[in-house]
Amino acid sequence: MTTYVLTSARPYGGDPRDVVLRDGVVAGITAPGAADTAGATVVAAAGLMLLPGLVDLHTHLREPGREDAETVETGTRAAALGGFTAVHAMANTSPVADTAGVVEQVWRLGTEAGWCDVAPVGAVTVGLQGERLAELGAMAESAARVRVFSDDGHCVSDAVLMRRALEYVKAFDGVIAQHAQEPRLTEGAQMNEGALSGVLGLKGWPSVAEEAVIARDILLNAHVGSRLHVCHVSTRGSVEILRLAKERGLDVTAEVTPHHLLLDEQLASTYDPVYKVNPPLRSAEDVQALREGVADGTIDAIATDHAPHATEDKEGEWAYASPGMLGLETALSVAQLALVDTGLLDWAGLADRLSTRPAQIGRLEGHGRPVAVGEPANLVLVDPAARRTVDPAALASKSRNTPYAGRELPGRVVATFLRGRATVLDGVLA
Ligand SMILES: NC(=O)N[C@@H](CC(=O)O)C(=O)O
Ligand SMILES: [Zn+2]
Ligand SMILES: [Zn+2]
Repeated sequence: MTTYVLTSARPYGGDPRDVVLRDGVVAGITAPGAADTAGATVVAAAGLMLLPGLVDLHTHLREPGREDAETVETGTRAAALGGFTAVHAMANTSPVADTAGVVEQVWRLGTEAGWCDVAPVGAVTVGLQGERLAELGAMAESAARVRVFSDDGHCVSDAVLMRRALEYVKAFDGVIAQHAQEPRLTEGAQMNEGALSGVLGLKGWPSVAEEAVIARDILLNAHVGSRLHVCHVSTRGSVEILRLAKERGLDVTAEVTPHHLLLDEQLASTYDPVYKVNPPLRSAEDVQALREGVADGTIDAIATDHAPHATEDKEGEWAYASPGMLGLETALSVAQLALVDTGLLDWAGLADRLSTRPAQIGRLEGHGRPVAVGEPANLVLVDPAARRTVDPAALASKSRNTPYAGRELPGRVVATFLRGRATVLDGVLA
């Protein structure tokens, strides 16, 4: 196996160091110029940030069932190019990942592809129908070792089922990741509810439909003493509820997507369905509150909600388009733009929200570990000074529904290492 020496890299944006990767681990960290490069492949890393490999809590890989939109192979290529060394694959596939058989299939496809680790998410309820619990225990005990369970795309809105799910996963230290959306308050909803939805004539998705479920779940979870995670929070009110819960020491974690940290509802006025997503893009005030929530740690993780859709599902009239946007290949750039370049977070903070904490929430061993000698060499090298214009046709994802087409974004993933093996080098798949 190749030994790599990353010369003059800046771990967490700190002082330059030479970092040696050998036999799958970080074998040495020395002053610049002090590492032995004999027989090693040298990666010139002056000016580059070295971070733990990114971990996504929320990726849609679409396999099985919608291989025309994405496969485990194409989605994990996109993940590696985005700097990820592990992704959680959501359960809303066809068939739904609600049995040990399906989660093992997805896990195996990930292992065979080899671009990053794939941790399948198990469905909470059979067929995402919200009626009876799926075989959570069997999925936890399977080869896929599922720890995150979610009906994502659907809300577990039945309080009794939600309570049972929270109780059930305690046995194996699992977590319920809730797609917080009160279904009765969002029937036919198309965009954020507010003055603009009235002007555009699109049915509104009110903030309270998210916030009411989060508040209920926090209370339910406190009652049963389990682990609750909230998917893609999108409103100022959600941040305030989470902040209050954390002040009270309650065991709840939350994620926000890169797009909710950068884009706002004004984009709906284009009627271009590339901006249609669930939860919807919110107000500029919500965007600011979400950024502050990440900065002060109220929001634990940035998760992509990478949601590839085939062209025929994403083009045409807004009301009929599927919600969702690509995220894996632009997440780090968007996070840099929204949080680092604005001075809200430093690179160490970004590594915490994009790697350390998501790995902890998902209980992924070997990921989100410190950049330190003896640790698994799951790493990403980023050039923060680079700029690039997003070209949908150049993405590794099988789908093209990026909201950043033609936009210039800061930062570029130069290299990604999975247990010491380069999956990306010089910005291309290795
Ligand atoms: N985010 C989306 O708009 N869509 C997701 C489902 C989801 O995350 O709720 C999808 O599966 O396409
Ligand atoms: Zn969702
Ligand atoms: Zn999702």
